[in-house]
Amino acid sequence: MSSTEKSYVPTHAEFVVNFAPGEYNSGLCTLKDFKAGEIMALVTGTTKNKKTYTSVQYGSGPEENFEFNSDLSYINHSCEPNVAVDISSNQPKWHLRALKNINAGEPLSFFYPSTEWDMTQPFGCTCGKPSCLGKIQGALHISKDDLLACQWINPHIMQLVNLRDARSANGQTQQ
Ligand SMILES: C[S@@+](CC[C@H](N)C(=O)[O-])C[C@H]1O[C@@H](n2cnc3c(N)ncnc32)[C@H](O)[C@@H]1O
Repeated sequence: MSSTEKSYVPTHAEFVVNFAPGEYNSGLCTLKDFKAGEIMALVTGTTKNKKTYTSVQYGSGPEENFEFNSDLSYINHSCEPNVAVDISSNQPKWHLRALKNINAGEPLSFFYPSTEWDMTQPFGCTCGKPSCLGKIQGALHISKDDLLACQWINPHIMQLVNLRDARSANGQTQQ
């Protein structure tokens, strides 16, 4: 990511990046309260990109990825997230939605496999939640039951899950 703590200019008045020493230890926090179900921000200013550790997959094709180009890139993953990245509608309606009541000062998190099928940079999750899945590498590696237990999974991911499971039931290997 291009921003450093010294040169940091927030992109969203409601959010702030909490910079932490070390690689990938920073995250985004909210400066205001949100109620469950509330739209927290529209996702604007994105650009299409190849798959990277900051990109978000918006369709079933592996080349369908965008970059937030904003502080939203600092939202970490949690296995019990407080935010949905909802890209189920057309682009102008892409948004972040509160999955629960969120208080000012809380870190924001979304469930990365809700957008990502097969991640370019898997990692060992440190969310520490009871339902933590451990290694996070995309929905390809998660059972349909585990995904259905999540509060929000985007339709392109459920489409790929159904295809994977149908192929596997027919004895075909995953591409
Ligand atoms: C899009 S970046 C998020 C911001 C990142 N934490 C930073 O400081 O630049 C995604 C990367 O953050 C780290 N990350 C995000 N959520 C994590 C989690 N729950 N546990 C461990 N690492 C996480 C991983 O290294 C992941 O590849």
